[in-house]
Amino acid sequence: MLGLPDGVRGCLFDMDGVLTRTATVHAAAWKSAFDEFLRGWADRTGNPFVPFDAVADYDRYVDGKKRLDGTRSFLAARGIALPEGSPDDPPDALTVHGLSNRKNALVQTIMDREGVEVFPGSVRYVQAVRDAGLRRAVVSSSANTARVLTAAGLAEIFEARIDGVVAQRRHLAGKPAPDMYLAGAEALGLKPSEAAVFEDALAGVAAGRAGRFGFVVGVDRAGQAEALREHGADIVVTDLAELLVPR
Ligand SMILES: O=P(O)(O)OC[C@H]1O[C@@H](O)[C@H](O)[C@@H](O)[C@@H]1O
Repeated sequence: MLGLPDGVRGCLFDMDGVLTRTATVHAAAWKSAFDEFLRGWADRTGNPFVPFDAVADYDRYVDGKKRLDGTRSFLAARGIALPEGSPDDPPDALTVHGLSNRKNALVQTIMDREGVEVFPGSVRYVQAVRDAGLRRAVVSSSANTARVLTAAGLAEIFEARIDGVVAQRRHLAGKPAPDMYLAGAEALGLKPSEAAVFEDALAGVAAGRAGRFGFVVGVDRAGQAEALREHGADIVVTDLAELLVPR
């Protein structure tokens, strides 16, 4: 009834774009932060201003990755090298940390203003997973995970949380490395082969494949089903509730 192979005893859910409609909030904040930076950079270097594409650049370079990794990966794609700076850099500092802090301030402003929406099909699915007696963890790169889960009313249903804050504390490599998902399985007392991964990001399904998990469900919120399969999804759905329908 859960659409999972026999032998799967627990589920590891990404959050942004899988449980909550917050991937678009992140994409908008990244666009705003990067575009302001790129405009200034174009003025400074005399090169044309090429804006951040909130779909193509987001999916390819920042979706699913830890905040600093997203900043580094997009800047590298544009051939821009900024100093790392330090975590308390102000949002206007021309450093990797400064730009990342700018993006985080924007995300938090949007979430405070608009609240957090869930995907109802995902909530139903997680409840069905709980009712079937399977273990449940959230594995998200976001350092805002606790706040988002609480705002969404989902904090209680998960038994473990591996997020951007935990990853930093425990020095876990970010997605597409499998380390955060492996930590999620371990927190639930499961072997990777006993856990299913649910992901909307290319970096996330790649982490599921790299960790040899029992099943990788790609959640296609952006018309990228083929790319999700290529990067590691065993199956692609557009809504988790599709898995509840007997096949
Ligand atoms: O900036 P945060 O809240 O720590 O989130 C980091 C990343 O978390 C991931 O879950 C999102 O897919 C990314 O878009 C986001 O940038």
